[in-house]
Amino acid sequence: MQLSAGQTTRASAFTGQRVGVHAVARPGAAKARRTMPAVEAKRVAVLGAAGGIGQPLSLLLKMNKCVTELALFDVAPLVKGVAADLSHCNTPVQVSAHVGDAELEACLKGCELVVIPAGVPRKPGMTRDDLFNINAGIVMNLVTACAKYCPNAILEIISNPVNSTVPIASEVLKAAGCYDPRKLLGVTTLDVVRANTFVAQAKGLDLKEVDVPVIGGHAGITILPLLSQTVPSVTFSDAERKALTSRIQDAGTEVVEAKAGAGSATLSMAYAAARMAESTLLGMQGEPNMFECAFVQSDVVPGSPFFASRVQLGPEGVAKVNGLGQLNEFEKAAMEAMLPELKAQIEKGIAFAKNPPKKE
Ligand SMILES: NC(=O)c1ccc[n+]([C@@H]2O[C@H](COP(=O)([O-])OP(=O)(O)OC[C@H]3O[C@@H](n4cnc5c(N)ncnc54)[C@H](O)[C@@H]3O)[C@@H](O)[C@H]2O)c1
Ligand SMILES: O=C(O)C[C@H](O)C(=O)O
Repeated sequence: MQLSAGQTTRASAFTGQRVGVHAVARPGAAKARRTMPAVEAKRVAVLGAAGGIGQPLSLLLKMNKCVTELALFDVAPLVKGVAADLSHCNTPVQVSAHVGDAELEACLKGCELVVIPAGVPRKPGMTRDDLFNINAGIVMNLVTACAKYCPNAILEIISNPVNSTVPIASEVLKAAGCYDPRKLLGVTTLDVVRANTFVAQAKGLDLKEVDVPVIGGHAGITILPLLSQTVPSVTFSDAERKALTSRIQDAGTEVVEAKAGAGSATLSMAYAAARMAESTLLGMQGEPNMFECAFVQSDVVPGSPFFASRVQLGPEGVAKVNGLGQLNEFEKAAMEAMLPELKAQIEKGIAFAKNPPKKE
């Protein structure tokens, strides 16, 4: 693969997929990776662990060498069975199960990373925003518990609508006095995973070598793949660019329709979240070249307090939010078109958190 100046790369420990590109050139990087720092104790929680994403994600985390303890939480008692099942895998990660709000403290105490896929998924005909009424309250409740029991943990939010649930989480953490923008990330890795797959297929490239940054948010036109910045460098006709962009934006709906009422993407999402968690954990361990796209507090785009772009992951979470680089005319127009929608979804989340509906 051709890397331009200033780029390096590393392969995921369990998938072989290239992660963490566009890093600063680092002579001897490959050697440094083979002598990575010894694994530190890392307790990771999955909230919503009995669900379609939660189960395969928990399996992938049980296989992750950066994890020492895996705390599984759900409102569904099935989580006990999931933990019992996983505990038979002969990897060293210690698994525990926690059911219902009364066990949130036991789950979250000591956690350094909390991944949240709790909530309802879409059915055909729904938008992600249609999930707001149920999932906003679920995320608010869980993040309130994180603020109380693991205020220094990094939180990675999968629950939709991500464009609103991440702002909700930020307001909850602010109200609790423990908001650190470096430690709150909306997981948009699936958009990158899809973009990489579709571009590799369309262009006959090696899947492991392709990296397409995806910016904006995680819903419809707010998902914007920067095809012009694809690594390795490739050219697209106008028709190819339009078709690929639409397919990446609508890929979630493609899965929702194929599952015909039985849920949305779970396996590819678990894969994407496991990649995000691995990059985060390696960044926490001091691995310097960990880069992922994520929906984070950002001043990259004026007027949008949260925005997905490539971030560098470090010991405290987000070490640096990268700029967008050079956009072509198609991408500039798509950016302009998405912004009103993205800002409205962010504001909706903030308004909900500032004035939540009264509990009956
Ligand atoms: N960010 C992304 O790219 C992305 C991708 C796919 C799905 N999603 C979203 O992830 C969420 C979960 O999807 P899924 O397919 O796993 O759904 P699912 O229904 O299969 O699983 C959700 C789990 O959450 C649990 N749950 C519900 N309320 C809870 C609470 N208060 N505390 C803890 N657990 C709770 C349920 O019991 C269930 O086990 C959905 O909102 C979906 O839209 C996001
Ligand atoms: O499409 C959905 O509702 C789930 C998720 O956001 C996805 O992109 O697959």
